[in-house]
Amino acid sequence: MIQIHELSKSYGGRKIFDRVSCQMENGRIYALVGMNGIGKTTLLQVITQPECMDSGTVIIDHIESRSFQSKYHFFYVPDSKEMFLNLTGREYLRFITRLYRQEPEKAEIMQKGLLESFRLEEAIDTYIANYSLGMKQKIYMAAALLSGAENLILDEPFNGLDPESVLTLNEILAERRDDGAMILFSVHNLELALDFCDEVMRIDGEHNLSKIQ
Ligand SMILES: Nc1ncnc2c1ncn2[C@@H]1O[C@H](COP(=O)(O)OP(=O)(O)OP(=O)(O)O)[C@@H](O)[C@H]1O
Repeated sequence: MIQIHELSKSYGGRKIFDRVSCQMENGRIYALVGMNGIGKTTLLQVITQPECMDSGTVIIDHIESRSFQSKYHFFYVPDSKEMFLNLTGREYLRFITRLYRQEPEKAEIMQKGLLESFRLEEAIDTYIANYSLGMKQKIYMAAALLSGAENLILDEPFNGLDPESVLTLNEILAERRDDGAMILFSVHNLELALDFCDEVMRIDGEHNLSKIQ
């Protein structure tokens, strides 16, 4: 669960958010939509990186986001899909499961299933630097799921995925939702958002955040 209270953010005197509040519950998938440049990425950054906000409070599973302990309660896949390029897929996933203190045997079983679903088995011992955009998306999604974090915050997770992989990711995220996770993702394709998520949150021209579905 994520609660946002009175969040404000400006860049160089230009307001992106002015005292925005909202709450995102466990067991729900939220799509974040809005025009290019309106503030979707900024909102996800501010939720996950408290130093980015000007004022306000973000509470993650009842823990203030400025507290180190809150870091274990979410997994953030940012806009940039150029992370951990010097690790192989397998090394990266091992790193994440250890960082998030997941039980190794359980993680191994889950990893096997995810690699199969995402068709990443052959690439798993290759450096992430050599992955295509879609493969990078999938390895970061696999990491998000393996982390066991209850709040998944995903910036444009469907970018670069082929139609079959979009369906696979939809199914896997829906399973995590049904297991009790909160999933928040930004998306440009409103149709995709409406089809698959439980609630659509829109940032409008006045930079207000409202639920439209
Ligand atoms: N580091 C920064 N410094 C100054 N302005 C920034 C910075 N990052 C973002 N902005 C501005 O803040 C606004 C919101 O940007 P943001 O990337 O959050 O939009 P977005 O809704 O995610 O856009 P898109 O749909 O194109 O991905 C934009 O006008 C952008 O130019």
